[in-house]
Amino acid sequence: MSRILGCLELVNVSSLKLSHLKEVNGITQDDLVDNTIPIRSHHVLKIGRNGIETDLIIDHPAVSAIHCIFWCVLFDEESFPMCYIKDVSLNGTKINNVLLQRDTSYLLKDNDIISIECDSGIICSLKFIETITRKLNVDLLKQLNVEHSIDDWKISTRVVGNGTFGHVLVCENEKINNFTQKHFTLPKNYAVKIIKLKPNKLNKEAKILLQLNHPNIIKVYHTHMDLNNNLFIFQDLISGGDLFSYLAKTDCLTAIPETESLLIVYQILLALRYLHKRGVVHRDLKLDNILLASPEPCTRITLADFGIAKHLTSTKTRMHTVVGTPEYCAPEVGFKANREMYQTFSRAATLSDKDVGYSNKCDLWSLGVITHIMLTGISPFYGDGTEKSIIENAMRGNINYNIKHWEKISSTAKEFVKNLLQVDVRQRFDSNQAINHPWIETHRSQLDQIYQKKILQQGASKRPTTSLSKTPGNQIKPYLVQDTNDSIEKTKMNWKRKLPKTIVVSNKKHKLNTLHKYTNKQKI
Ligand SMILES: Nc1ncnc2c1ncn2[C@@H]1O[C@H](COP(=O)(O)OP(=O)(O)OP(=O)(O)O)[C@@H](O)[C@H]1O
Repeated sequence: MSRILGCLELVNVSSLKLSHLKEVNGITQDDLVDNTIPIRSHHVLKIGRNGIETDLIIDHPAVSAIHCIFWCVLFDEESFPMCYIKDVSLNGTKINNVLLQRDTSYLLKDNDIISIECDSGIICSLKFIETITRKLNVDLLKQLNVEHSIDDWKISTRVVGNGTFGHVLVCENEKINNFTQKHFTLPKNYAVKIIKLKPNKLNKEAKILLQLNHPNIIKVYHTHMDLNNNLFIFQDLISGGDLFSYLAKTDCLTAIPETESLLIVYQILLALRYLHKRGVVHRDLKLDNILLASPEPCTRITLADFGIAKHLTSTKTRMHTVVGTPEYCAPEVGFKANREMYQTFSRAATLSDKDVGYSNKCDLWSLGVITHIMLTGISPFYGDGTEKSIIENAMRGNINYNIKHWEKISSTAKEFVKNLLQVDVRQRFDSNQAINHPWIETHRSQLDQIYQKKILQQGASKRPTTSLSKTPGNQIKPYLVQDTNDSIEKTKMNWKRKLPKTIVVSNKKHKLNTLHKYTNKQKI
């Protein structure tokens, strides 16, 4: 059952414009009577002109088919509900009178005002309201004995997520915000992972992450160790939640379409190929450590949590430490371990036979498990859920591809999974072989196109220009993000609209005077 995690309150909407708001997809008339629109867990709320795809229709020509979207991520009950907005429109959306960068997620704060405007004024304006207010986690910062401010970073009390080793909190960096004023008109939020290290313990996670630079790997900006052995890893805030939450829309995991799975697998493989080439093995690949830019298909994914990653000094180096999460863990990682230790399998049992060990192919096994879950909704070796049964099932490696969950899946996808879930490591694909498998290879050009044009552009895309805006002497220019400090002022001045080409305004029997104004201006 979805929960209401945030609310949008309609403000400053004249009765005439209010009549343009229609109820669909779970938004009841009561919500509108109250002037509030709920943002629910596991649901992307869409606002726009398109009556089929949007939850809230604003029937106005200056509004894009889908204008902006909202969603909320809640990691667990101790975490803060993180509500985001993303503008995907031609004409833009403003937050507190500042234009949002297109295709970039913005973390909403209580009382933020979201507005969609046109030349003649506000079309619709909404106030964001936090419905779940957590007791500020000042206690957490006190418990950790952590400062609120480290170098240029300001750590907030909003907890994004909690792991076995660390807490992840929202933070800001004024210096980066000023420096990147060219590209961001609103302050950008970051995340900081705070890990309490044992005295004299090396900060391996930070050391590995600082060397990496890949679009599908979490970007780390700065690390810091304080006098209390707290390690701070300042990184990008990834706004779409993790893949586990994305698949767990109900009480159980649900499969996603094969094409969507393929795009996610492709991105993970690009990251793995990059890591393995540099001698880095992740060793804890699982749904929880794969983060999404937004909870939608065709989004950028990011590998996170390098807490037990290993940097190998040579390609022949093998690892001997039993680490990882049983459900995703390759059989060779633990089978030589002392049985007793293996029962309490988790992070730090050491293999007895130093000559055997395992290689970076353990990541490919984990990817096999992840792919299996995405395609079927089933975790392949789960059994009765006990560690014993998971380990025994993985050791046998038996997967029944004849069950109904595989019926609609292509044979190449099945082959791909089979090649990753090979108990015999020598038979298992490495990252290069996996990326060259026909499941990926036959779609490679489309995947690359989507990757280049859509995935990598997220957060960097400009509003598209139309032929109209290119006409010499035409006064209507596309909006461009301003590059000076007085961007807010200039933003106001450059607030220009373009009608989407598909709309034929003259055929619509709009009564609004403002619309006639558009029709005159926009002869498309
Ligand atoms: N940069 C980030 N942006 C957004 N959310 C994040 C980020 N880093 C971590 N999270 C969230 O916080 C959770 C915990 O973080 P992380 O996995 O790094 O901690 P951990 O202690 O290493 O966890 P684990 O128990 O899996 O080892 C993640 O599952 C994810 O949902």
